Amino acid sequence: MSKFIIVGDIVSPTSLNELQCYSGYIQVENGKITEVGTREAFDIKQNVGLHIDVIKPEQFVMPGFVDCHTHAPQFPNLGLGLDRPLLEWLDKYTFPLENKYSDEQFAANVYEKVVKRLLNNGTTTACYFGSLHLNGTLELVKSAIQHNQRALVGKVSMNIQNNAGYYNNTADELRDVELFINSVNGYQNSLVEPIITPRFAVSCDGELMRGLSNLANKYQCAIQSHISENKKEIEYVLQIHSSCSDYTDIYNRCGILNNRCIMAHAVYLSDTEMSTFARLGVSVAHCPASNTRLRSGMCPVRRLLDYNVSVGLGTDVSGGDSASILDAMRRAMDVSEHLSMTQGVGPAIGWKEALYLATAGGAKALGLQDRIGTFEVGKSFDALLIDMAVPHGPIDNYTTSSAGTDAIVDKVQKFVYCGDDRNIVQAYVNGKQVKNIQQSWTK
Ligand SMILES: O=c1[nH]c(=O)c2nc[nH]c2[nH]1
Ligand SMILES: [Zn+2]
Repeated sequence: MSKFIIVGDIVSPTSLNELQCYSGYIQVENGKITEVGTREAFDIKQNVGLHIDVIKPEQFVMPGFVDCHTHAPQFPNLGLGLDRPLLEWLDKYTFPLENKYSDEQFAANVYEKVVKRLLNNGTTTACYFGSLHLNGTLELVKSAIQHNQRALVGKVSMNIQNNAGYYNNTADELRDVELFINSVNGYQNSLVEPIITPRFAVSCDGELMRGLSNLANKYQCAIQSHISENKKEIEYVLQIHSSCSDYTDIYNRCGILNNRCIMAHAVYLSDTEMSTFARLGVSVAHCPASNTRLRSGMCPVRRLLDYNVSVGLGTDVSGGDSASILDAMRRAMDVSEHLSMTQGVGPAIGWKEALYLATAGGAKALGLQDRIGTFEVGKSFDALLIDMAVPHGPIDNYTTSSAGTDAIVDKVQKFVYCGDDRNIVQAYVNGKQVKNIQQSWTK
């Protein structure tokens, strides 16, 4: 495999409070970062046998985006059907669409577009909900493998009846999930792994969730679900699980909550629930676009962070109306700002914090912090090359400095607030190029 060095402006959010920006180099061998250093160190080092890429002053390299929560089968509804609250929206638009993925060809066609769309948006790692269907969801696995995207893929589990007839009986469901895990592991692809995916406590009973927890333990899989997104949902699950003290208690009693569990939304968690999340190491996928579009509420991310809960960002298509983590960063900042202005939940998260949540924070939330998220020796090179001066791009250059470009930190800030997929000229996963702007990505 290739060995190369990228030289130029490097950006790496290492914690909520620290954004590294420097002129330097990253050396990559067989997909892994083998050296990182300053520009001065590069100028005096021996580089025999290495391909050297010196990037332009208007460019910088940053870690790839991590989408901690999205629904691949819902992409055909992206931008549609946002006129109902959660439970009605699921019944009217979402379950009928997801039910179509019994057709494997339909699934393959959609998932090909989904994976390409996300890579084009700079999402080098995605944590996907598939559908109820074993073979349909394996098409998503195949698409991620084919296009070299890092992914956690979940076959959705549901055993409670709904109007669309979109559910499974418990025994068949547990058998299918185990088959799914074995099939994904059978591909022996280091980038894609299965994730256990009970949809939420409205769609799964305790017996199914306990069975899924056993499978997660048996195969050492991560788990994902939804929690406390919408007030009616919370009311309903507490009614059917009347012996449980709160929503978190329902999942906890079924053995779902642990340090490889990521829960989407968490809009209405109590202080007790937040401290339980922190104590058990449960992460949250914050999905501001869908929380707004489905009128679910505003997630107090600052409070979760103050409780030391790991948080990443999710696009949550198609409750969310955008497949872009850049967009999710801005929506997260907006929601946080509104909470700060109206309810004193602050300070609002700033752009550097949003960038951390979109990269290293997301990696940590998915339990991938040893592999991706920052540029450190030993990690995989999952990265984006950002160009602030693309033709017909969204950002104009007004800089009058002798260098002709903004300071590194100003380039990054402008990209966070004003950039789009046109500025993401290249993307890499494990050292392999998965986007090159010269190619046409949308057929
Ligand atoms: O935003 C959401 N999208 C979904 O598909 C879903 N299922 C349960 N809860 C959900 N919330
Ligand atoms: Zn969701």
